[in-house]
Amino acid sequence: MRGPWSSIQSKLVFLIAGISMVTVLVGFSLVTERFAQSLRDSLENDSLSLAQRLVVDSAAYLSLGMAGQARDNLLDKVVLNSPHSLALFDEQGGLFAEIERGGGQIVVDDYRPESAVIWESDWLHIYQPVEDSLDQRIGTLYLKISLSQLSHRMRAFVGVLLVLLLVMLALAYFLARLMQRYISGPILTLADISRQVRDHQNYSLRAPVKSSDEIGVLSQTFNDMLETIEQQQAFRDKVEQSLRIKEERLERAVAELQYMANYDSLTGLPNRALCMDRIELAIRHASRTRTYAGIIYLDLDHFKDVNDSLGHAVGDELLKATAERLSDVLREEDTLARIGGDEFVIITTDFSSSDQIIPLVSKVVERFEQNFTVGRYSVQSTVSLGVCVYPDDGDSVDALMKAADAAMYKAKDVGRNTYAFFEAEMNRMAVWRQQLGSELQHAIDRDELYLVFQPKVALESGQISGAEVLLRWEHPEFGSVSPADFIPVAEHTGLIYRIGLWVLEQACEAVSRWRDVGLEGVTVAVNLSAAQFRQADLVEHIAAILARHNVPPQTLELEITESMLVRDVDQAIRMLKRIKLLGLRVAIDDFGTGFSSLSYLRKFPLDALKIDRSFIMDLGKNRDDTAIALAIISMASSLRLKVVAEGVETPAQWSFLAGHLCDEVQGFLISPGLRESEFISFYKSFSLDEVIASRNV
Ligand SMILES: Nc1nc2c(ncn2[C@@H]2O[C@H](COP(=O)(O)O[C@H]3[C@@H](O)[C@H](n4cnc5c(=O)[nH]c(N)nc54)O[C@@H]3COP(=O)(O)O)[C@@H](O)[C@H]2O)c(=O)[nH]1
Repeated sequence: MRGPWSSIQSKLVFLIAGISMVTVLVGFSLVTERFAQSLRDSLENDSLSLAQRLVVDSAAYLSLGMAGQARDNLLDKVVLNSPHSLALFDEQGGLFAEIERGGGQIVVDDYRPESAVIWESDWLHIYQPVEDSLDQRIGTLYLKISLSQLSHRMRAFVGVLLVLLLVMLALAYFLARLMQRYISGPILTLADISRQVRDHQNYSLRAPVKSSDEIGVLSQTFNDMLETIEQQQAFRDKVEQSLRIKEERLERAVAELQYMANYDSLTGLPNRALCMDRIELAIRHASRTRTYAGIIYLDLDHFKDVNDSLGHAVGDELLKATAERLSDVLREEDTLARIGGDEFVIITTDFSSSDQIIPLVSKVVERFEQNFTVGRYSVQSTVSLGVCVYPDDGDSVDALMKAADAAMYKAKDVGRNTYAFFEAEMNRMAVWRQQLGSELQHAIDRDELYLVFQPKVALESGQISGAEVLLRWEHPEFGSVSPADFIPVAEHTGLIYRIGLWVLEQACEAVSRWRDVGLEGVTVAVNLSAAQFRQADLVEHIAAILARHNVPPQTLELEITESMLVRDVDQAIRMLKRIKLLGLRVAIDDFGTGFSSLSYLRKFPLDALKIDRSFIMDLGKNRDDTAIALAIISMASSLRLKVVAEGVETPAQWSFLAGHLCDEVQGFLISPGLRESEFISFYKSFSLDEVIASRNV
């Protein structure tokens, strides 16, 4: 609350005016007092000297008793500029003569014998004894003077003084205002600016500096302070701004991380982690409501082929379209998650019996029978579904996921594009794969792996031209484990890199030993898995192995599949060029089962095509297989590639291939894979005619 005294301006005005008024009042009182005193003194002095003069003159009248003459000649002639009355008392105090001129009435009681000057509020009384020539008191002169004249003059004087006082006060006020403007003006400006700074936090304001006095110094200091605050504020703003940006970035990163931790970036569906949470919730819900929950594990059939042949971009689009198609089929309360490459999980709840899930899974299978349109491609992509039910098939997330996974494998086994419900037996296969994975880790160190060599025979010469290296695993407990079982597990666990290099090392070691026993020029073909083919330092590793065992590069052939080539054509060409630069040979294994076209094949630096066993099996019996085998031979010839038929088991197949200019054959007709020592003996004693003849028997 601002009162009249709250501003310096009013304080200054009141102070200056107040001081001026007090000073003037004191001064005026003193002057008035002084003036009154001087009037009184003057009156008293005049009256006394008059009285003294009259006393001398009146002695004769009193002595002679001439009262009338005393009044007329003496008293009546007295001149005094104040109204007065005069009297002469005789020796006994009797009134001898008197005259009244505005001085009031004189009575006998006024008599006093001695000399006296008496001041009353309205009167001045003067008594002077009258003496004769012998200094004997013969009477008393009495002067009674009215003070009205004096009062009148005093009032006039005070009136003038009051006017003067008012003028001086006005002057003082005016001066105060002037001084205030001069002194307090800059202070008020300073106060006003500081108020604006406080109210609006505007530190760019500055007070005007108009003088070098204390106020000027104060204004300058105030400005310096504002400057410092402004700089600090700017610095703080900058720091806050950068903090805000960092905070926002952090928040975004946290949100992104949270999203990434729970959602699949491609489809926007819950990922594996969130899927596990949702299954946990579904279990709790089903247990609380005594209902069934279904976990459906879904995998796209042949997705890898689509990815490999049409590229990752098409593969990604197919996955997104799959997510959309599945979402259309599901209820709002169901969960659809993508838990891996082409693997999805559906969590569905509130069933009163497990078979109520069948309509849903049938619908999903049906919906995937329609082709997808992805860009300019029409892609056929069916699904295999594994279904398990809580609480029948497991009571934990882990158990249910394993059960659904096992059921999905079953659906794949029975021909894909279908669904399978979990059966207890399925767990066995899942457990088996798990066991293989953990046992395989120690297989090399425990010396459980070894190689066999399956001979390849050149049809023209009838000689063994080389051998395909096949890996074998003899497990102390499981016995002989097929590479068809453990190679996928090795690929899945990443062990394939170590195992693959071990195979190459062993194969080259064998070739270098063969040289010593006279097997010159026999090539070895080693199977490469897709992961190995993508391994950046594969060529360096092979070069080191060849050098270590002093094996000529052209002795080593690498077998790769078509799908490895079409997955990323440019990368495949780069890798093949590096392999060829090293001097190795390259063959395409299982040729005819993939998606290669003649135009594709022309791009790759290859040496041989191996016709897949499935086309050889019914050669000469099945028209399609025969046509494909012949087409491959013809294509290989036009591309100047060597053609090898694998899985040749009968002399009829042999004769057919020999008659159609196939270059080499490989199969049980000649020999299965042989241990190294057996292979050396087989090679040394090999006679094509004898072998064919023995098979004909
Ligand atoms: N990446 C690697 N893969 C390897 C390696 N060793 C083997 N494999 C692959 O495992 C799959 C199964 O191999 P396997 O059980 O060894 O079977 C091979 C032959 O035994 C079999 N074969 C050969 N001739 C015949 C025949 O006349 N009839 C018949 N039924 N089977 C026969 O074929 C398999 C060789 O196939 P392929 O490689 O396609 O030429 C198999 O895919 C192997 O590639 C390895 O070290 N690394």
